[in-house]
Amino acid sequence: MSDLELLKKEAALRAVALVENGQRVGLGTGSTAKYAIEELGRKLASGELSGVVGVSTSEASEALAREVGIPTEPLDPRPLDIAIDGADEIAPNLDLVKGLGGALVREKMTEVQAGRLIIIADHTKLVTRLGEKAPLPIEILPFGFLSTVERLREIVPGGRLRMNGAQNYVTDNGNYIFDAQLPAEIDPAALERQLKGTLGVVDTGLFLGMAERVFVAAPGGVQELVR
Ligand SMILES: O=C[C@H](O)[C@H](O)[C@H](O)COP(=O)(O)O
Repeated sequence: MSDLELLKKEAALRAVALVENGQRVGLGTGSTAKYAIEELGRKLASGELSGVVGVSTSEASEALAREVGIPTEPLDPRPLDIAIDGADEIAPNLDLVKGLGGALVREKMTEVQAGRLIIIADHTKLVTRLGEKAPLPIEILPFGFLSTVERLREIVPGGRLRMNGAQNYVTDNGNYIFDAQLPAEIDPAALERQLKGTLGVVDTGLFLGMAERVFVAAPGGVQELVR
């Protein structure tokens, strides 16, 4: 395992240390969240934790949770105590871009119900403004998707439909993703309102005002950022 992977794992361990017995936990998606799911499974198997139930944010996380022995339930209206997930960009105020792994809608639906959203990521995800390094994933309905893309291009001129080889990339929800290149000057909250008001858009990878803290895997060790 590379040094950075070891640090990502350490960041995940710090996040899982916040989980308490009997809690309902949102299980994130991606290469960093994977370490958190494995650690949660390990703690349940060893008896360090008990009574924890997971709510998965993707089919991949659900499969991993089952593999490591975490009991899971589908999302329902009850609140979650905590959710642990990765991110693609983290702004200084802990606003996030998520969804490069395609799980943005289930992640947002799950994490908005969590009392605490804990993010784990390596230091390359820190940015001074959202859109600086990564595109903004926007999940759109397959029906009339070219019309939706045209509407989106009027709002964010740069970007393209995500592909999986020669086919359109398909999310766990059966939808497509438009990866938008954000201009330098954006008001994230205004953009979110505008994008979500666009016909054919399901949701965006903007997670604004949601993260409580971030454990950042950096060469000098894991740093903790708090909103
Ligand atoms: O859709 C995917 C999620 O938002 C991931 O949490 C995000 O892409 C970060 O993934 P990773 O930890 O693999 O960089």
